[in-house]
Amino acid sequence: MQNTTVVNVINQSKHALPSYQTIHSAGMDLRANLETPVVLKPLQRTLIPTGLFIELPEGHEAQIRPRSGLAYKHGISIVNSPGTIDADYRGEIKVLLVNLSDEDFEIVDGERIAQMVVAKYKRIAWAEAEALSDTERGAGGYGSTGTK
Ligand SMILES: O=c1ccn([C@H]2C[C@H](O)[C@@H](COP(=O)(O)OP(=O)(O)OP(=O)(O)O)O2)c(=O)[nH]1
Ligand SMILES: [Mg+2]
Repeated sequence: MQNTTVVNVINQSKHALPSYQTIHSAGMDLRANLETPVVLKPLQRTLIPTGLFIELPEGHEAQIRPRSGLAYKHGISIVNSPGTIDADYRGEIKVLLVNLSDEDFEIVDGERIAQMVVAKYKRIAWAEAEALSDTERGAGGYGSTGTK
């Protein structure tokens, strides 16, 4: 496969390994691995296990992002979105869901609750400076360019 990085994984869940749903999907959907369903009350948050343990190659991270369908239909999001899975993490991948709706939401075993995008990252070294270069933007931000 082109443009593919092989990642070691231990799957202790009851479910098949996550997979891409379409040919160019950026993320693989992660399934809840639960003994019993979990009910999230409005504004409640909970850590949902996936049963997955991964070994990312150095220079890669996995981002745990919400699914737009769950967000739109049920107000289900991720508190620490996007969650960061470090390349040196060997624990279980967990998903910190929050219910932003005004109704209870039940999460059942095997439900696709989030998506995982693997990305390369850069680490930096600081060069302490007296001044930074001039730019057209300067310190403008927070809507400084207007809305139209
Ligand atoms: O949604 C997430 C976010 C993180 N993690 C795991 C993998 C990550 O490598 C580790 C630490 O995450 P993070 O650095 O975001 O949390 P922290 O609060 O800074 O904890 P630590 O002090 O352990 O770094 O927890 C998850 O399983 N799911
Ligand atoms: Mg940390």
